[in-house]
Amino acid sequence: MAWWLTCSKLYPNWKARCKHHACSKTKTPARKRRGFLLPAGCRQNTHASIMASTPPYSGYVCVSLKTRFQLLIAAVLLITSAATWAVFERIAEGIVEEWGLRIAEIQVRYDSARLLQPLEREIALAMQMADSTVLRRWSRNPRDADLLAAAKDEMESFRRNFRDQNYFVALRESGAYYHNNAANEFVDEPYRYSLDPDDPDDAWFFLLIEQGKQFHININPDVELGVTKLWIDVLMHDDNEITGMVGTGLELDSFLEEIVDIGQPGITTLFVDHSGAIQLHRDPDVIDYASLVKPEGQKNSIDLLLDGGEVRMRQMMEQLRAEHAGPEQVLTDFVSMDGKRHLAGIAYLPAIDWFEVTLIDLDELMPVSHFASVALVFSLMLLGALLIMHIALRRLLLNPLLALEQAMLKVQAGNFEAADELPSSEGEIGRVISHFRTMARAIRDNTRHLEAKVHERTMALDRLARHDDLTGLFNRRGMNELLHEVQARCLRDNQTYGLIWLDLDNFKDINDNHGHGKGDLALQTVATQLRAGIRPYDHAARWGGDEFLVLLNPCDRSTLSLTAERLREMIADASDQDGPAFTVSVGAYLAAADTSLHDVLQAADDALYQAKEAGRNQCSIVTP
Ligand SMILES: Nc1nc2c(ncn2[C@@H]2O[C@H](COP(=O)(O)OP(=O)(O)OP(=O)(O)O)[C@@H](O)[C@H]2O)c(=O)[nH]1
Repeated sequence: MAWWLTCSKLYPNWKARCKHHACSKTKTPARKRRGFLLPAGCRQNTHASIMASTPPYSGYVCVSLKTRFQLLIAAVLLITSAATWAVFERIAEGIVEEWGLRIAEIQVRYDSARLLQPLEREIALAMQMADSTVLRRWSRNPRDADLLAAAKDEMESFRRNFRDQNYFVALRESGAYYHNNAANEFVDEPYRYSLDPDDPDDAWFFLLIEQGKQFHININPDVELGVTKLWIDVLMHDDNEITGMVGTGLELDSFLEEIVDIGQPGITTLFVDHSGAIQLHRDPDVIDYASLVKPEGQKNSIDLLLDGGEVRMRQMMEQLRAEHAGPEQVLTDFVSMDGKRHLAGIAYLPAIDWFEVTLIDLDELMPVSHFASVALVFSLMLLGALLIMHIALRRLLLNPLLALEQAMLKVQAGNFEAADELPSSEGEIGRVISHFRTMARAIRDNTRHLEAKVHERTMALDRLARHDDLTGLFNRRGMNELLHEVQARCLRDNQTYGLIWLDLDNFKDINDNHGHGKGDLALQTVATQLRAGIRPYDHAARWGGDEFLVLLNPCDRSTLSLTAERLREMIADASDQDGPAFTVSVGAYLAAADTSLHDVLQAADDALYQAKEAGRNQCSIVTP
């Protein structure tokens, strides 16, 4: 439509000029020359003739086949590139996600193992300590000096074996809290203070005893000692009665550094307890310290880290606990953190009742842009393929078509040789060119034949127009032209010319008495005698009816009178031979070149009149 509007705008009268075919119906502009398309069924020559006579076509702006191919290829390139990029992005995302799932599973298992390895050893050691006979007996009689001394040795023995070389022992009955650290500061006096049931900072101890859990791990600041550690708490029993609690503390910073803060951008590792409270995280500020004694709702839980997918995270935690899954079983799903999509992997660590959570930012770990070089190579290959296609199209189709069109225009202008100059081509285009050559030759031969015929006919018509049908002599028109030519020549050469006017005497009587046929015969006899009686370069004509003119050039008085007399005699003699006898009266005039033809004819006619008046069958010669 836009095409039609453009063409119509530029050439509003186009429809009126090209109304012999379906163009106006289809609203498709015909192509006059390069860049214009002829609608199907539109005859080229008709268009060509119409368009050749319509100069406005030269300003007609239409899109050539070549340009349209280029636009088509550009469009194909754009669409294909966009589609390729979309598909590529989807595939790349799929690869990254699939790869991310594997990474998440591996990372979760790896982090779980790294945490459990040191912890399990410490827990086992703490359990051994809680099971120590020496300590259990002492816990019953804490004031017994011998038992205390043995207990001190036992505690020191365990302290040296703990990773961070510290221990604590808290007795239930007295609340006495014993501790020595890696610096061995309190070896002689391990009693540090007494736990107070009314002090919130000591609530953990009384709560754990109340819950009766065999062991517990939590991150807890020790206000009295001024340290924050990952504490392993194990209940001490004697005769099925809880007598106290033993354990050790692991230095949090080094623990976070070794286990949690793996220094890999895009990967966040954290551990949460069974309630979802964050226990280990590279950012100490988000750790939920002393989770044990905090009521639900006040904890720094994993929900606070996420801004999408919290429910799913809880579901996975419940599922793992319900299935009593081990650390090797990993669940994964997508959640949102800091407004970005993260892949979450989670495993349950039943040994410590914690969960290991790994959050992977796939965009940071493996951006899809890493695949851009692949897309670039693909796009370049696509571009190359389209370029090759374009070059092939130009070579195989557009260039031969262009050459064919130019040859058509030349043939249309009459240069038939242009068809033979067309370069050879193969396939369909080659066959079209071959047919066009044959057609051009046929048109050329036909045109030449027609031109010869026309020339022949023109000559015949020309002869008919200037000659008398009955006698074969020039007619009045022919003689008039000769008179003008001779007069002009005589004027140029300063010569005179002679004009003889002959008229049959009483010709009417011949017709009336002997028939019209005899009359015609008499006219032909006169013509024959005139042809025979003049010089080769003189002219004779039937002026009309029974009147004849003879034009003599060059001519003088003598030639004029001799010729006039000779002709009169020849005609008179010839009339006796076949048919009725007849004579002619002759008026002759020697004309000067500058006398008008009208006056010359009038003078010759006057001379003829005199001959008639003088009794007919005579010559009257007039000279100026
Ligand atoms: N057979 C024949 N007769 C013609 C032709 N053209 C004219 N005529 C006749 O020629 C005659 C001419 O007569 P006029 O010139 O008037 O007179 P005329 O009988 O010749 O007498 P004068 O000229 O006075 O001697 C007419 O009767 C015409 O019909 C023709 O082509 N064939």
